[in-house]
Parts: sequence; C-alpha cells; structure tokens
Amino acid sequence: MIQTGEKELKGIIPGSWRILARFWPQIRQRKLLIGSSLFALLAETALGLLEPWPLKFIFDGVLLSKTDIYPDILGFARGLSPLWLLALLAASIVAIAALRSVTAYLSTYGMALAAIQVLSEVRSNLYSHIQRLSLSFHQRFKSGDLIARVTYDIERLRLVTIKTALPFMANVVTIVGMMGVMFWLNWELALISIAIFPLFAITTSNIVGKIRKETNKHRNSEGAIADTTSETIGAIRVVQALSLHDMLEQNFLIQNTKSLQEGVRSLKLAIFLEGLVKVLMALVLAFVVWRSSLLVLQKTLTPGDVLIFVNYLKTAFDPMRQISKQIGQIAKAIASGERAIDILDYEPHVRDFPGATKAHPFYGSVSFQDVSFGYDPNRQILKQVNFAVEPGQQIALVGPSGSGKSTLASLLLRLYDPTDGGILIDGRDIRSYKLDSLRQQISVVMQDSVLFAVSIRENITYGRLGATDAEVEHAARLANAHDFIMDLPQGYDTVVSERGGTLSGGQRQRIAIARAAIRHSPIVILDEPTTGLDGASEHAVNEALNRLTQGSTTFLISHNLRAVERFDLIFYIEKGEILERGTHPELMAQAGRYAQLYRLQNDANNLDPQGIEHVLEA
Ligand SMILES: Nc1ncnc2c1ncn2[C@@H]1O[C@H](COP(=O)(O)OP(=O)(O)OP(=O)(O)O)[C@@H](O)[C@H]1O
Repeated sequence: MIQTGEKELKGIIPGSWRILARFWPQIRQRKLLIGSSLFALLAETALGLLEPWPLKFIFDGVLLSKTDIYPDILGFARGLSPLWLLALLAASIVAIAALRSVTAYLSTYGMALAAIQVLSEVRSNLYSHIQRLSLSFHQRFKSGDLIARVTYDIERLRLVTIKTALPFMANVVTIVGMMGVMFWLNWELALISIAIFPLFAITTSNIVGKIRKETNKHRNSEGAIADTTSETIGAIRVVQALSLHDMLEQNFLIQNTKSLQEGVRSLKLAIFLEGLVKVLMALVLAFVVWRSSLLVLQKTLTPGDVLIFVNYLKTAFDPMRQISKQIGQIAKAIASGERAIDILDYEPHVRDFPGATKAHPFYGSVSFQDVSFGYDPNRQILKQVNFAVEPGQQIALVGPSGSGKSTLASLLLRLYDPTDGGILIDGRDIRSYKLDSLRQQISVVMQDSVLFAVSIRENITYGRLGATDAEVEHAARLANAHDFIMDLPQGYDTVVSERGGTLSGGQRQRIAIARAAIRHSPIVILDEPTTGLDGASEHAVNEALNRLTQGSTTFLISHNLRAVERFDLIFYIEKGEILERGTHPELMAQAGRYAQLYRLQNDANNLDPQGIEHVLEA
C-alpha cells in the first residue's frame, strides 16, 4: 500500500515537470515577474523565521538579564538599559511584521499576475488548438469533455497555482529554514522534530495518491455529465417529441450518483489526511516540550530557546497541515493540467505540410487521382476515385445514401486526407497549399446550415471577415435573404438564437448562402442544400443557389435527380465508386443505374428520396 502511495506521490513531480515544460514558453516570457516574486517570497520566509526572536531576547536578555545571548551583530544590545532594550525589541516586532506583510503582498500579487497571464494564454492556445484538430479527433472526443478541459480544468489550475502552489512553496521554505535554525540551536531537539518527516511523508503520500486517482475518475464522470446534458439540450426537440425524459433522467441519475460517490470518496480521503497530520503533530509537540524543558533544567538551553523551539514547531504545524492538503490540491490541479496537455499534444492529422504555400486565386479545375479513403482503416469508403473537371463546370454527385458523396466533398475541403491517391486543384496537390488559403476559396452550403448566436450581419461576414456592410447586403440580396432580413425587428442586427433556431429552415439556408456568396469562391460545394424545405422555400433557395454558383466549379450532392438534369457532368456513385458518369442524356442513353433511378423518381412522383433508396437498396 505504501509503495503504491509513494509511486503516486512521485507522480506529482513528473506531472509538475510536464506542465512546467509544456507551458515554459509562456512562463519564460514572465521571467522577471516570477523571479522577483520568488525573491519576495524568500524575504518573507526569512522574516517569518525572525518573528519569535525579539521575544527570546525579551525573555533571556530583559527578564532573565543574560548578556551572553546576543550574536556579534547585536553586540550593541549588551550596553543598552533594560527599558531601552525592551522598547527596541517591541518596535522590532512591529517592524518585522510590517516588512513581512509588504513582501507577502509583493510575492502573492506578482505570482498571481504571472499565473493569470500564463494560464489565460494557455487557455487561448487550447481553444485555438481544439478548433484546428481534425474532425477525426472531434468524433472521438465528446464536446462536454473538451468544454470541461478548456473551462474547468484551466480554471482549477489557475486557482491552485495562485492559492495553493505559492503558499506551498512558502511553507516548504519556512519548514526548511526553521529546521536549519533549530539545528543551530540544539541538534538533538531538531532531530526529534525532523523525525516526524519520514513518517509524515509515507502516510500522506499513500493517501495523496489515492486522492489523485479518485479525482481523475471524478473529473471524467463530470465530463460525461456535461456531455449528456449538452447532448440532451442539443436534441431537445427529439427528446420532447419522443417523450424520452424518463429514460434520460434515469441514465442521468446513474451518472450523477456515480460522480457524487467519487467526489465523496476523494473528500473523505482529504479529511482523513488532515486528521492524521494533526495527531502526528501533537505527538511531536508534546515530546519536544518535555525534552526541551529537561534541557533548561540541565542549563543546556535557555527558556528563550524553548520559546523559539515551541514557536517554530507551532508555526510549522500550520504549514505542515497545509502541506498535506496542498499536496492533495496540487495533485488535482496536476491532473487538470495534464488533461489540458493531453489535448495540446494531439497533432491535427490534417495540417499544413512542410513547404506548403499560400494558394493563388484558383481557376477552379479539380481532379481526383486514384483517391481512396476510409474513416476506419479496415473499411474503405471511397475506392480509387478518378475524375477531372474544368473550371466553372457544374458537377452533380448522386447515388444511394451512404455511398460516399459527402465524404468525397469532405476530402476536397481537406477535412480529411485521402489514404491513397491525390486531389489536385489547378494541377497542384491540395496538400501543397496552406490549409486556410485552400478552404478560404471553397464555399460550402450544407443541408442543415449552422448559424452562430450573433447578429445576422456577423453571421454573413463569417464567410469573409472584414466584409463591408454594402458587401453583406449585396450577398444577402443574391441569396434572396435581404427582404426577410429587413422584416426582422432589428434587420441585419437581429441576433440569431443558438444554432439559428429562431429562423425557418429556408431562412437559415439563405443566410448560409449569403455567407457562402460573400466569399466569391471559385469552388462551391452544395450538400443537399434544399432537402427538407417546403416548395416555396425550396424555390427561393434554388434561385439563390443558381446565382451563387454562377461561374464557379460546383459540386452538388443531391437525391433529387430532376434538380441535376441541367448539370455539365453527373457522377453516379455507389459503394464508394463512380459507377457511371456523363451528362443527363448520356447517362439516360447508358440505361444503367442512374437511368433506372431517374425513371423510378419520375414514375413515383410522390415517392420521397428515402423511399427511392429503399427501392434501390432492395
Ligand atoms: N465521420 C464518420 N466516421 C465514420 N464513418 C463515417 C463518417 N461519416 C460517414 N461515415 C460512413 O461513410 C459512409 C459514406 O458516408 P457519406 O456521408 O459520405 O455518404 P453519402 O453518400 O453522402 O450519404 P447521404 O446521401 O446519406 O448523405 C457511410 O457508410 C457512413 O456511415
């Protein structure tokens, strides 16, 4: 048991090193601030050690009239009258306390400032890093867990650094300093006092290790709770429509109870640890008082020395008691810091390749050369896809659900990289372009466009940051959105509710089209942009899309084959392969899968796309 505890305690040291090393660039920038705060901390500790000395001199020098007790530096005291000596020593009590307060203020303020600055930079880095991590990462990590790491974990690290780590350092220095002075006064008594440390370290390290484990479990459960809550709130319509409350409440209760129990376990351990330290301390104090009083009777020590010993020990109790608690808190903060670092250590799979350059303004030719891809290495989604399209061509991607159409579009955006083959824009592999400069030239409108909870104007300018009001309005007019925006209470300044919930599906799509239009992209991807819209909305959105895609290389993913008849090129995709390609008349003449699907749709005018897919899959 003890071995496990020691192992855990040892874990704190590599954990702290890992955090210091990872955040070193931010810490280094504040060398001066941190250095001067540490210096103030040392000064404060030294003044703390001096605190009982005036009392010793009052006892031995004034009350017992001893003259051989002053060190050389205070030799002048021997010539002073007792009254002057008393006044001087009383004044020194105040002076030491005042100086101690000043140095404590300087060290605490300096360290707190440095910690706030370092950790706010770390938090910004973490936020930016999470945004840049590949979609494959985001599919693996739940959003609630990531949110907890950016908010709760960093906040705890900040609080513990300010409120615990600095006092912890002060406590360690105080204890070491006190031990030094105790040895100088009487080695035997000092040894007795020190004897508690191995006992103390072994018992506490074991418990601290357990606290750390429990806290880690507790943090993970809290992350799971955040996840469940955000998932439920995100899908509240479905929850209410399907009356899932009872079932979800039940699941939540299980998670909540588990987290509560883990929290209680770590709290129990922390309280136990505190009690244990108190008992150990009382034992030492009793022994030292007994032994030192005997030494005074033998004239080896003066009563003033006993005062110093008892004062130091009593003063050290607090730091020692705190140390055990602080080690527990630091262990928790280290777990938090490591959770943040774990994320920072993830390399985005999709990133700028060495030597990548900023993309020139694209003409818009796109080619896929033997492109294969699978989300999971054991399951290929796209198989050896080959095609080349000219700038400004309009391409439709059709085929059954799950055939890989959206995946193909995702690869063009470099949301994922192909496992084999290459994708070229204007004759160059897209991995040779800087990622941002590639994505900035591609506009995307999805089936369910997500808007942000900011004004409509800002939502549109997210398409091209820095766009003027006139450009926003121009884009909105092109997207058939200007009129309905003007009918809203605050027009372009109307703040959209979370994920655009206050607008209709058609209105959201038109704002998304305006957001795409403001980019003036040479390449446009439309992923079922009109699915789920009613007739009137669909018409308005289609009109907007026609304007958006004019002159741009366009990839439209659609289940509605009538909507793609006029396209320059249609790819019929099935099971990750382009089975048929050509214009509508060419494909109809081929009388293959596309023609079969087209006829099915035409014959069954009222059959919805899902219905058609079932027919196809059958
Ligand atoms: N993020 C992902 N992780 C793992 N598998 C995925 C992921 N996204 C899609 N898939 C799988 O890849 C296959 C192709 O999906 P994709 O969305 O590209 O098809 P699609 O042709 O666009 O379908 P739909 O017409 O229904 O949108 C499907 O089997 C799907 O389950």
